[in-house]
Amino acid sequence: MQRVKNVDFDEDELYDDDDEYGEEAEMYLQEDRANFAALTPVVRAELEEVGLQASDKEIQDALWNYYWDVAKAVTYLKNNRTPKPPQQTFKKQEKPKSKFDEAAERSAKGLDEEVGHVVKIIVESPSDGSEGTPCMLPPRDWFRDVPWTLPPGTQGHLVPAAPVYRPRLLGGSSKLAKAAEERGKKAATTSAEEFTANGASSSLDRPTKPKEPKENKAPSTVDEPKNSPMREKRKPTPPPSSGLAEEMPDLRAEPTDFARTLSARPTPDTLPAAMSLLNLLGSERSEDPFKGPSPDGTVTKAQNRSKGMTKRPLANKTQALKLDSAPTQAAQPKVGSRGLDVPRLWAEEKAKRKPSAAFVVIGHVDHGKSTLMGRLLLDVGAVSQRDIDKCVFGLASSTISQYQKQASEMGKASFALAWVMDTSAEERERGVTFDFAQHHFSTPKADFTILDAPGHRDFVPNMIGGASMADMAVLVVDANQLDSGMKGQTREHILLAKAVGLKKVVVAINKLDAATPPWSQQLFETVQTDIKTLLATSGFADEDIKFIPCSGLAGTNVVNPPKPSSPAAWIPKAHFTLLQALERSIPPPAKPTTTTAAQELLKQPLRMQIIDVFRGSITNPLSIAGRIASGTVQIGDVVTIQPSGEKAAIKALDVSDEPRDYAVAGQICTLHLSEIEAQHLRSGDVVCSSQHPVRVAKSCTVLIEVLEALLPQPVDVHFGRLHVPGWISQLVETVDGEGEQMKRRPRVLEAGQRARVRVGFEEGVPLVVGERVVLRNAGVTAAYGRVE
Ligand SMILES: Nc1nc2c(ncn2[C@@H]2O[C@H](COP(=O)(O)OP(=O)(O)OP(=O)(O)O)[C@@H](O)[C@H]2O)c(=O)[nH]1
Repeated sequence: MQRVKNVDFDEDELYDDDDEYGEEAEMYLQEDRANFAALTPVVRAELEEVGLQASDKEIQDALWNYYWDVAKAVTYLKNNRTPKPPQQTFKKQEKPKSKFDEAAERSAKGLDEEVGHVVKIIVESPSDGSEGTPCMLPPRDWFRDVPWTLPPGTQGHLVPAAPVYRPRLLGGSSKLAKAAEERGKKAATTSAEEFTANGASSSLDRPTKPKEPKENKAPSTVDEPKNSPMREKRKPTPPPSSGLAEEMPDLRAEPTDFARTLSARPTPDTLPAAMSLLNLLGSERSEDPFKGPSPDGTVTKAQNRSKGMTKRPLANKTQALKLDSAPTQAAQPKVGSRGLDVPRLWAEEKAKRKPSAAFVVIGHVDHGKSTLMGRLLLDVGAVSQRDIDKCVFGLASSTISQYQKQASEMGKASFALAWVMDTSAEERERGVTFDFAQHHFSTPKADFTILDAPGHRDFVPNMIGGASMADMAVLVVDANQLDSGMKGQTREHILLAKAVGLKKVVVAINKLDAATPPWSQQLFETVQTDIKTLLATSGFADEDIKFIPCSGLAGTNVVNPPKPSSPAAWIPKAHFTLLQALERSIPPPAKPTTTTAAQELLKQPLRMQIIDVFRGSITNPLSIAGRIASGTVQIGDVVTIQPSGEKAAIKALDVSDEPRDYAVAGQICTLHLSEIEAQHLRSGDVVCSSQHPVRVAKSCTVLIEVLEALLPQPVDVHFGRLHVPGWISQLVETVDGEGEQMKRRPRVLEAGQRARVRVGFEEGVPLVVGERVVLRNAGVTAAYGRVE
């Protein structure tokens, strides 16, 4: 098959043999096969209309690579078959011959007639096209009449350069390859827009606008005056003579105070005395040369003021250097604090509250996590069927032909439930979750927050961010694809769930509707045994695990148990529905008389890692979301953001999308901020109490469980949502189960060992003792532990 585009090759082929997409290529899903069966005749019919033929394989390749998009597949195949017009060759523009060229030509043709050391050359090129007058010249005069400014006919000119070739992703067979390409384009557009928006480009454009770009300009046709004066050659700089230095005035500036302080040379009497170190650090010396802003500083400050921004890291470092710098002025909240006694209120309202929990949905890519959560939200009534239909038909509304419309519906309809969770256009287009999504729902028994994590290995950092906010995990396993999951993210996600401290797991053995035979109890039991072993080796206790057979797409045993007449009738006899399992996994509420660890947490200083920074609404243009790790927060509080040290005021706050007056440890909340600029807030920063701000450190000691052999080496360090490059600077010791030293300064750490290591970071990181840490290396989780 002759290909216009190499659809067989893309960057995924650079992955290992056991790469999930490699395997997928071998085993199409039942749904894929159904799509092939339905769409192949459609594509063939379109091709036959224009008298073209293609084999089933070619059509299916095209459909696969264009995600069932009939129109794109047809266009691809048409292009592939239509003979290409002969490539346009640009006729090289005839360059007017120079006198040298003409002479060389004639010499080559043997026209030149050597007479002793005199050669006949053409010195004039008359405009009438007639041959110039031959004349005899001695060789030393050959170039006599060639002026510095060459006549127009012989001038060189710049021609537009050929566009720079940028390697692009080939084909379109990989979801990620396409996504990466899209992201690249989007980033380019955004940065271009930002560049224009902040005025940088406009200010650069202004002086150049009226001018035509020189490179694109054709050589001037207007003849320059023939006898244009020869440009005078610049005289060479005369060599320095020994006596000249004394005659010349000394143009050098006097050394600054700073330079003189550092210099060992004695200070001339005429100059002010050198500064002492105290002066440099800002004493009361009146003629302090560093007093007041520098000219550059004044300009930058004015520019930033006009844009309403200040540069955070610089401001911070400068403040740290200034010994006499005043403490950062506290943000003055427009909404005053009501001074609520939050721990007391929380305890009083306990009786009115339902139990609540946040669960992270984990598992290998495409095992049906988002679809299952979409189904759960639909069946508990948190979203309507109308909303879900809107997702599908909204997509198909702009389709051109009837075939296209059908294809879009067929190709995307199965993703409609997943779209409840995958809200970004890119995720919907690719059918892959990139970042974790949050949704709240309530049942008569409990309040839940779903954190739907991405399954693909490239998005593991986002999965860690989601898992670190959860109370428990829902592991989704495609019963028909157990092996791919075991090799891939089913295994890694289980380890990470353990690493971030989750104890309870509900395992949803999914897609049993697509099993052979459908709802095979035997298949369910085989998968259950394998997953149980994996969870046990990762340290999960048997009593903390619940197994649920289900189908998210069919909606069987998610909220509603199967009907007694269905092939899944064996389920209700031995298993809960997914919803029942979730409700039973929430820890029971403590007795009002006992002081729980959760209540103790409320009395500690506020700590909340920022998971997301966004524009909440017109009235709340700057909002952050996260889970409160300790302490409480209420409207009107002034909090500190670390590592920037900036202060912000809490203007309003929401818990489970409901406006509240306060929020406490354990709750996932949205804080609407004022008195702070967006650039001082990043995902991974920590919101903390202004009285007890969290420490910012460049290294820490971590007690780790080793999963992969480790040396002192670079590692990616994950603290929940924060992900920073770092390195293991020292293997301090290996320890036993009690944390007691076994071996001091080991040379290498092996999988299965516990050890204490020093970890360093390039930038200061807000650290809390006891915080969970994950160390990854080359995309693999190498260790996890806690900050000591
Ligand atoms: N037959 C069948 N197909 C399902 C079921 N659940 C999901 N699918 C299909 O599996 C594909 C992947 O579903 P998603 O929900 O996007 O999978 P995911 O695990 O969320 O994928 P990522 O978020 O990208 O990791 C879609 O085509 C779904 O329609 C199910 O219960 N039965």
